[in-house]
Amino acid sequence: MNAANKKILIADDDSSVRLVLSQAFTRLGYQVRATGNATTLLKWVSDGEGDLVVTDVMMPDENVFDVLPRIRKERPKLPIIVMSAQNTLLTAVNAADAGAFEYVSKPFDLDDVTAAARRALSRPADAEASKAQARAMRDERLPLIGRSAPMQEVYRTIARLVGADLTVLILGESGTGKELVARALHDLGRRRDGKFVVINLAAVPRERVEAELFGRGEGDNGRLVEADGGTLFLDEIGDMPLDAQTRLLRVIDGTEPVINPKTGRRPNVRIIAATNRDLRGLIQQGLFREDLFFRLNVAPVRLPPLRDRAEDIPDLARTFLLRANREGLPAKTIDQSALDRMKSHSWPGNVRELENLIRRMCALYAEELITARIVDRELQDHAPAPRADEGPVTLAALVERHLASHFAEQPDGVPAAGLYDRVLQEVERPLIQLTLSATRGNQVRAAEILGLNRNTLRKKIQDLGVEMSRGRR
Ligand SMILES: Nc1ncnc2c1ncn2[C@@H]1O[C@H](COP(=O)(O)OP(=O)(O)OP(=O)(O)O)[C@@H](O)[C@H]1O
Repeated sequence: MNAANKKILIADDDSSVRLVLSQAFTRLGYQVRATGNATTLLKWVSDGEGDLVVTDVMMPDENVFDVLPRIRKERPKLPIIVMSAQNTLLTAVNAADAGAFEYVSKPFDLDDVTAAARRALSRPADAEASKAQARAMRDERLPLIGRSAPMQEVYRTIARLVGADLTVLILGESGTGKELVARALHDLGRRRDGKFVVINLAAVPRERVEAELFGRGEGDNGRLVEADGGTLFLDEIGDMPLDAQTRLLRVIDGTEPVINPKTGRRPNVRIIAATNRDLRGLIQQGLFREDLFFRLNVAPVRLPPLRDRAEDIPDLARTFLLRANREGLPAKTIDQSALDRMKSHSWPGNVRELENLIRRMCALYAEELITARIVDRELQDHAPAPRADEGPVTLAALVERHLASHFAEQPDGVPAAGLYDRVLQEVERPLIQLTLSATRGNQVRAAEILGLNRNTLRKKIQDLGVEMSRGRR
């Protein structure tokens, strides 16, 4: 190949990077032009200059991910190499989805960059091929699937939060990937070498939440201390009992000192919380502390329900088919009619429901090709009685899920004696509490609504230690 008539445009706000790259490319016989800002780069591109762009992500005037689509539009065949100091999957994803030719992490090996440039310049300018390559790269590396606009927004938010180490609140319906996002934030962030500790507050019996989080003493330090140096993921934070909320707030504020006995210091923990419940509604009912909400809601990430990103269904379905096959289920393909049928489903259990559907279809049907007929039959069969693992749709499903994990949590699979009363109390307490909140503490009215005798209600309030939310609204 004759390098001499090829020109490389370099954009990086770091002058030493510009210098190193310019020298390297010049030595290889290319012509070079370098700039420190995105505006100049865009101008050169629209003037028709250059055969390849090598650019940094962060520029003083613009983020390159906002610029790439414009370059693509004006010069769809111009290859682009994106370099980024944030060596993260998400940068790669963004680069891939913005149509970048290739991605190089910083600090880079000069040979890698020049090899990438050589490949980019020698390949026939075929946008489709480069897109397919970018897609393959992304699929291989990223835990989160979906290229729809709502998911792009999620990736941008995650990319902004990865370096920040802030408290994050992840909001989204059940099965939308909240735990996956929490893990990605941890794995890509500064604490990736620390622990990622999960506590699901819907699965821990209410009376055990505080002990679980803050320890029982005598060598049992609790999850907060366990997460020292890492991330504590508080899943289903909306289910946290009020006492534990108060304590968590005091710990976050530093008014309650917590010491990691191993270091003798306060544990340094990043909190990521998630919920599928409407926290503002819970605040209004007096079931969630507003001050805790503000402490957690520093950086919210909202995950879209699957029905709002139906265009991601084919990618997700294909990935789950491959995964099912890797797990030993028969290999299958899915036809367009089946995908169309799936796109029109409302997916109350979101991605988890889709994943389970695919697994069921792989396991139950002899046909190699999955068609709309099969999808239809499966969706209908499962519509009236949603499975417990497809999200909390009915109270029975929720209780079943909770109990199953309670049993599973026991070292020998057998809970302590007195289970029946404990479980009934757990149902009674929120039932009475919510009814009292709805009647603003009016016990006469609450007894009527519940269909209980007034004295019975009063006794239950005492026995269960129901917190009166009067005055809180
Ligand atoms: N964007 C996605 N790409 C790939 N898999 C996903 C995605 N979102 C969710 N999943 C898969 O769906 C399942 C549910 O995800 P996850 O447990 O993260 O959801 P969740 O929102 O935390 O659910 P819940 O509120 O019920 O705890 C997991 O198996 C996860 O791997």
